[in-house]
Amino acid sequence: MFKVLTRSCNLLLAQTIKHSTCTTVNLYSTIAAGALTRLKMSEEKPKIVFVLGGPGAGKGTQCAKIVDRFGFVHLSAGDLLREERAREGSEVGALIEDYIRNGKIVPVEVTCSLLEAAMNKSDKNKFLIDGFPRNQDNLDGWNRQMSEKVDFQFVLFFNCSEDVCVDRCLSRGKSGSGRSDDNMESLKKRIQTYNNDSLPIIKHFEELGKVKQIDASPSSDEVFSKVEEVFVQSGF
Ligand SMILES: Nc1ncnc2c1ncn2[C@@H]1O[C@H](COP(=O)(O)OP(=O)(O)OP(=O)(O)O)[C@@H](O)[C@H]1O
Ligand SMILES: O=c1ccn([C@@H]2O[C@H](COP(=O)(O)O)[C@@H](O)[C@H]2O)c(=O)[nH]1
Repeated sequence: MFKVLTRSCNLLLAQTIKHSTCTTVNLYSTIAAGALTRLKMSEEKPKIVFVLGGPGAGKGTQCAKIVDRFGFVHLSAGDLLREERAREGSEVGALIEDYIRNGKIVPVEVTCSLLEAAMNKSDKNKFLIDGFPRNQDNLDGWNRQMSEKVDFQFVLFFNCSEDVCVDRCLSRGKSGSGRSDDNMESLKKRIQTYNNDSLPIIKHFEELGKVKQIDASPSSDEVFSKVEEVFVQSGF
């Protein structure tokens, strides 16, 4: 089943890049149908928390703790893109690498289809979507394809100074992350993209009263104690 889904997903990704919006929507509907069937079968729509913050703010670190404590499934959009980039035969691998190295944001059709396929693969009903949506294209694409199928909870926003973010990413690079974007040149671009494209999305959710902001500068255990409060107060 998963192989079939992966193959379909690959086809979708390739065609998404090549074809018109209309074709994209049709193809996307085909892949989404599997997920929709699954969602219909379950009693409740899956609960979604978006996890946002600057590069290296500690989103992945905190998500791992939330998974342990609250039983969420962690879906990192960046990890899903890196997996797709590494997958043999991927028709969008080179495109993804170019976007990642240059700190640009991959077109939403690619990211959203990977997220939906990952949700569909899981039998759990609570998802942390880490590092997405990070621009208006992401948000619009998500709203078109997914917003009706999920029960959006809130944005968990890890606020962190640029200097701390840069230090953390450079240390991660030095400790052998193997990431092609944990270097100063890519980081400058990632931070620029974050300031120009991602902060307005966080502001949008803030205006809707949907942001839970956490200071991400202290130690990861201190940060998690605040995160824990947020989730408990939100009924998890
Ligand atoms: N509170 C913290 N204090 C010190 N170091 C931290 C803290 N949280 C995370 N780190 C470290 O900083 C680095 C980046 O953390 P992490 O990968 O969780 O960030 P991220 O926000 O997911 O990054 P990216 O957006 O680049 O994927 C890691 O090496 C991690 O161990
Ligand atoms: O929704 C997304 C998420 C990520 N990207 C690209 O991946 C890198 C790395 O993301 P991390 O969250 O830091 O792992 C990011 O700079 C983007 O280039 C994306 O395009 N869309």
